[in-house]
Amino acid sequence: MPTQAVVIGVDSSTQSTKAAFIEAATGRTLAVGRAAHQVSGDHGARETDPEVWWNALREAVAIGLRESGVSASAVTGIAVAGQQHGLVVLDSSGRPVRPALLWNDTRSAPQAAALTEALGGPEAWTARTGSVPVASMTAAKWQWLRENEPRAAKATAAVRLPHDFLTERLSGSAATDPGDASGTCWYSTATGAYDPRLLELVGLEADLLPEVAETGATRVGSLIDAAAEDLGLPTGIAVAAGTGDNMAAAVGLGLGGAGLLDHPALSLGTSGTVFAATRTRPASPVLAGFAAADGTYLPLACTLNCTQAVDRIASLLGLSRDTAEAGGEVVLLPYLDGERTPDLPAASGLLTGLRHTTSRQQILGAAYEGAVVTVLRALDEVLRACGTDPADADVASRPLRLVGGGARGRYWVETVRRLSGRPLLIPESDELVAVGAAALAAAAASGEDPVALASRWQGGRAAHLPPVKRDMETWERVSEVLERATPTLLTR
Ligand SMILES: Nc1ncnc2c1ncn2[C@@H]1O[C@H](COP(=O)(O)OP(=O)(O)O)[C@@H](O)[C@H]1O
Ligand SMILES: O=C(CO)[C@@H](O)[C@H](O)COP(=O)(O)O
Repeated sequence: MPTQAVVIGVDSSTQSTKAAFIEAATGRTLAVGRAAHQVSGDHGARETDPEVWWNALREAVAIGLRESGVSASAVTGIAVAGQQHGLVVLDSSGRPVRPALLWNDTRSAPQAAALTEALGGPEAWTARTGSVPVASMTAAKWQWLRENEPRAAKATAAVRLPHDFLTERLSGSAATDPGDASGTCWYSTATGAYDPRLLELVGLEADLLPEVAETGATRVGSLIDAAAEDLGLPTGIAVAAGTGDNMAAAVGLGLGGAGLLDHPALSLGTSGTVFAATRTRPASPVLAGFAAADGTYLPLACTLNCTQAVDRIASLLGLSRDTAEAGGEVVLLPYLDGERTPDLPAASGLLTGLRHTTSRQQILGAAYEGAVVTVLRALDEVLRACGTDPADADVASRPLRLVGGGARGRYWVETVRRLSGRPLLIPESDELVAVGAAALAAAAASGEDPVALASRWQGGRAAHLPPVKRDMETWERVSEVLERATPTLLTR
């Protein structure tokens, strides 16, 4: 049984909570507890009761404790990395006023457009916050709540992001970090503080918001009695500020601001994200110019439809996910949730190119292709906005790091490989977000730098897949359908 200090890294993502128990000295994963979430809503709505996340965290920690065989007294710290952007509204006793509006809830698209306009257009927003309001951003969700549920907005005594909500339950401290705060569109990556002009624009009092800690590894408090009792952990262990899930994945990979642009990461989860940590502050309307958890930056682009959308299509077709075949003439844009990149919140899925000879397996393959081309086009935009030409032979031959649940899927890996033509790095760890959160917890407990720590843990250790010839024919077919269909996809 391990007697070494152990830290817990929590990934509270859209579909589930994972709690990774990591030996602080070596980075060895002792166990990962998992518990699923319910997401409800249709026609653009996506909501989860924050209490579901707390209960899932309790369950995941209990499983992790049991499966690792670790004595609770060995645990020295905990940190949460959460799905970004969600709007959590609490009453004066810290209870949710209503379920959280999640990052993939697109009902706030009209509010996002109105906010963009109100400040003078996209550039005015990127200059201040690094990002332009789209439906995902917290500011657009708060505006939606004010306009559609004014009583709930009025009853709100505290506004939190998903990971802040959990951190506060753990530590009693109202705290967030620059990474997750940068996804609100009311935090300025230029000043490193909430932007009073933007708070005024959305009618939000600054004292409803959590304090922004210096980094995600800042110790914001200690585990309070009530949480310790709920989780079966010792009172007083370190609680780090934590961060957004994508920021934590960057930490887990052991990649600080230098060099990640050479090795961009692609996360295949409910969302498809591409990100590349930099030391220069990104400010381009085509990407989300987030802060990273460690004081650097994380230019990122995010699609709404990745693994969950493709799984849904597989189940509609009555197929298991690995039975797909190349789509051939079929093109399927799996925009079941609307889309964020490109910004088509009202879009729905689009299928074209069917023949008498088309098989279900090809339709499923086309869904993978549609999701992958969409996220790789987003990667090209991020690279261009960071001053790198994606068509440059040297850039195009650099490896992509695949993370998220889809990186475990044979057909996802094959499709990304075929449509990118790049070498791939598949990290050995299945749970890099949770590992990144664990590094933040260990850093909060010991004072070490979290990225250096995760590098020492070798979080980025990965299998290397050499490139295959890029399938430009499919790339161009999907891209052409997307471009031609855009006017139709702009409306419901
Ligand atoms: N072995 C696998 N093959 C293909 N896909 C997988 C596999 N395991 C998990 N997934 C996919 O991973 C997704 C969950 O990934 P995850 O990164 O945890 O998502 P999220 O962070 O959005 O909750 C599921 O939608 C599922 O489709
Ligand atoms: O909105 C974004 C990034 O801006 C998403 O990436 C969310 O952070 C949710 O992530 P997953 O649950 O798909 O990991």
